[in-house]
Amino acid sequence: MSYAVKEMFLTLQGEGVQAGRRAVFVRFAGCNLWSGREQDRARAICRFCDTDFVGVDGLSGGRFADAQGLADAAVQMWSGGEEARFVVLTGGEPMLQVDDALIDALHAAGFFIAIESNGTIPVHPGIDWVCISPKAGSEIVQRRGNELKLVWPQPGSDVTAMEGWDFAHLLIQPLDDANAAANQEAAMALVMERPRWRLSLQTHKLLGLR
Ligand SMILES: C[S@@+](CC[C@H](N)C(=O)[O-])C[C@H]1O[C@@H](n2cnc3c(N)ncnc32)[C@H](O)[C@@H]1O
Ligand SMILES: Nc1nc2[nH]cc(C(=O)O)c2c(=O)[nH]1
Ligand code: SF4
Ligand SMILES: [Mg+2]
Repeated sequence: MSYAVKEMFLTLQGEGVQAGRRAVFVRFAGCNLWSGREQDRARAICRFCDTDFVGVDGLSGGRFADAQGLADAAVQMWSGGEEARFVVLTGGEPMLQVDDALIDALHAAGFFIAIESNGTIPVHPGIDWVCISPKAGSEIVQRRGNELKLVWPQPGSDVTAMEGWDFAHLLIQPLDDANAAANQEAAMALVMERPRWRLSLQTHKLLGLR
């Protein structure tokens, strides 16, 4: 299979339990919950997306003809030794494109593979770290993984039901929009009420990283 990649970059993982780790991000083009066009945002299932995932025109983006080519590009982007190689597959919705060949090629290159997914498509079983971020109004089929990262506030989310899903870590991430300060307060209040949850900040934004 070929892969449409919006952009690829080396940074620190900004969010979740793996925050602070040196990471290659592979941002796949396209999502099943929003077209990515501003004129469609108001009627999309997911309306708060902070990311441009349309096309393959970002820095180090492109169409990769095969898994080996994409894994080679990730190794080049890592630009370090063979130790602790860490890749984050995101998007857009990465599970629209991730397949056996890509997981095998990235593992052969020595990567620990993390994914950021909206949970509407079962994630590939070979992935080493699964982060699911549910969106109200979508059906979540992937109810197990390493971390559940709920953007907050999200009217229509059943937090109690999510506590029954099979995740090692439950995270609340303040919605980054025009009401960011109030959203942070709401997220902190939820953690104070439900101590199984903890706060995830988008630290890359605080630090001025990508
Ligand atoms: C851009 S999404 C791509 C991966 C996948 N489609 C998903 O939604 O999980 C990456 C992460 O950013 C989060 N996110 C997107 N927009 C956000 C916003 N405005 N504020 C806070 N987090 C946001 C998503 O919930 C997800 O955890
Ligand atoms: N530094 C950094 N960390 C991130 N963690 C999840 C991100 C994403 O957009 O999936 C992201 C991102 O875009 N940048
Ligand atoms: S599901 Fe993820 S990539 Fe798709 S629109 Fe929502 S936040 Fe953005
Ligand atoms: Mg992001």
